[in-house]
Amino acid sequence: MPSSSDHGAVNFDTARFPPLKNDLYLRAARGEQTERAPVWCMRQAGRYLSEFRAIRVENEFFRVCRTPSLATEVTLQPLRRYAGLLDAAIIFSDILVVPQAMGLDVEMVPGKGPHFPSPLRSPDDLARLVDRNEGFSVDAQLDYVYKALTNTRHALGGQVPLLGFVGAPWTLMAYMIEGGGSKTFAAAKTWLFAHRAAAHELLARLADVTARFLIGQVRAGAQALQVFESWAGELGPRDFAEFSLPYLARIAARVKEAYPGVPITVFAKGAHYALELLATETVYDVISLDWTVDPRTARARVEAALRSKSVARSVVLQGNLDPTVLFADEQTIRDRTAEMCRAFGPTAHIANLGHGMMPAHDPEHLRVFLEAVHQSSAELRQ
Ligand SMILES: Cc1c2[nH]c(c1CCC(=O)O)Cc1[nH]c(c(CCC(=O)O)c1C)Cc1[nH]c(c(CCC(=O)O)c1C)Cc1[nH]c(c(C)c1CCC(=O)O)C2
Repeated sequence: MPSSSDHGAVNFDTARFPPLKNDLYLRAARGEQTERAPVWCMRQAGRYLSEFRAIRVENEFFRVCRTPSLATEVTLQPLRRYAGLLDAAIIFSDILVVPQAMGLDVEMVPGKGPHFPSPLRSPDDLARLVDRNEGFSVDAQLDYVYKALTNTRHALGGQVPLLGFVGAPWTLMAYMIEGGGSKTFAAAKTWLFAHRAAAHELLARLADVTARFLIGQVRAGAQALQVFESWAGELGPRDFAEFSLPYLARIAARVKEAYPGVPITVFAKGAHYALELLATETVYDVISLDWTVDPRTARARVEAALRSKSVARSVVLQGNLDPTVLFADEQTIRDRTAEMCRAFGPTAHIANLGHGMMPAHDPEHLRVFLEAVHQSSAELRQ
């Protein structure tokens, strides 16, 4: 595995990366007509793959993220296993590298997920965050992600585009206050209603750091970007409009200002109510849908919203097979994938699951899904 950028200076000169051979994802994300739908999967690198578990036995989770040669290896594992079937690679990292960079400790507890030993308890704790300190630099803190991206972009050899990502402000804030996953998000939501000004301050600081981080990721080699608002569904429409949307919009606007040609996707999980706002009030090229949204309805709502607000831009939809369909038999997976492709229609679709791969998934069932997308989406276009 090439690991030339593990040590020493990183070469940020994009012209020196290998030429891209498969640009299906990039063309589709820009709204161009493609011969079939591109396909990739959230969490395509992960514990459902034995080759990933083998690396993890020897290496703690964040060590993998922080070691460019390991991050590259793990990013490439699904590309190797599903040779010719995936149309994008997503850099191996985590959304929680941003709270770490802002000064909070985060551990990945096996079988439990992320754990913050000292989460934010009250607005006074904002003083513990280092992002407003003199000399703080997002780029310096997260340079290891940039090195991983640069190294991976070289190692990919132009097979498929490389995606960078961040967690969105509300989702990161929820982790930083809850200290991990949560059933009710009572602590984080208490800030929204009882400490509203502090909540907005934190969200704004997170938007600033994540926007800078995305821009740095492009400089380091990312060819497209995705913003994960995984806990959008915990907010109703009223609070999404106040606490999520403005920050999502700000991030996309800042990235577009720096890199107008780099496609950017938003995945606001559970925010079916927000489709119109995401289409008309932000500049995300792609809106990723979870499986609770019917693709035909989503398409009609997005198109109607763009028309009624006279917004002249195209919005591509991504998604959205229920990941648990991969627990079904192969014929069911094929049937449900064909149905999904028909529901999205023959244009402006990037195929994906409605959320990430799960540790219990059979890797061969993912192959069935990928092959079915290739076949069904090509048939639709004939
Ligand atoms: C909410 C969130 C997190 N991380 C992420 C999100 C947003 C997407 C989503 O909604 O799922 C994003 C993420 N996390 C990971 C990636 C890598 C790229 C990829 O998608 O393949 C990406 C894009 C690796 C990971 N991040 C994590 C793993 C598994 C941990 C391990 O290897 O032990 C992987 C492969 C750990 C993680 N990281 C996080 C959780 C909740 C967990 C534990 C859940 C679990 O155990 O599956 C936070």
